[in-house]
Amino acid sequence: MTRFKICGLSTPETVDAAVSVGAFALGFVFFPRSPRHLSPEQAAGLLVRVPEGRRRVAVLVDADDALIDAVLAAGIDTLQLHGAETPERIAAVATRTRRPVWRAAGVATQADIRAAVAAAGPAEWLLLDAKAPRETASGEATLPGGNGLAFDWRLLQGTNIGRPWGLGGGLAPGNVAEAIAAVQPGFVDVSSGVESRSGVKSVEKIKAFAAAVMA
Ligand SMILES: O=C(O)c1ccccc1N[C@@H]1O[C@H](COP(=O)(O)O)[C@@H](O)[C@H]1O
Repeated sequence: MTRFKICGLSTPETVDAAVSVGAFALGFVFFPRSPRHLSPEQAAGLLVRVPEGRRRVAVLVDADDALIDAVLAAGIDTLQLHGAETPERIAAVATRTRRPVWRAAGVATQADIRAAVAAAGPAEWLLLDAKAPRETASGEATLPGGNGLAFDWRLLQGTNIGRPWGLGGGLAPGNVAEAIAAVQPGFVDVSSGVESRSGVKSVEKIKAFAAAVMA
């Protein structure tokens, strides 16, 4: 079965739901502009609910060492770098923390995929997400991820990534089975697609997503 990560969790009920449906990884966002943003202190109260054997993933955007140390102290065990981190920065974070680091990269073209593979450094997983639009219709800057947007998965067909990779961006209970069948990622990652509104996770949608992955 394809592994799945539920990302942007912020309540005990939805953490428990992600655990009980079998998510291999649970994601917590530490990025103030996100509607899913948590402080390390808030996250600590949720992370104690995650049993051994599941990944506790921090989603970070160009985080400094102080924030990285704070999330690790809160109970995070895996660092998902979702900003403009260079391969050198990815390597430095991995070396300094001795924790698994995942590299998330935005994709709109095949050139983006090649660039993402080349720049992933020592990342344990490369997470391919949709490239974020530059700004919303009202002129606000968008988030680097968590926008509920998919890229054209056909860009991946016939492409040898050559390293462990996962698929994110715009996945939901209604399309995740199609995505898995189309490109066979090592894992799938969802945030907006299991929400009832922006930043609010739905237990029912988490269950539906897991059922669709397992089907
Ligand atoms: O979820 C966020 O708010 C977020 C903020 C900043 C960087 C990344 C973020 N989320 C990541 O984006 C993917 C895709 O999200 P979606 O399913 O399209 O909404 C998500 O899985 C997170 O890893």
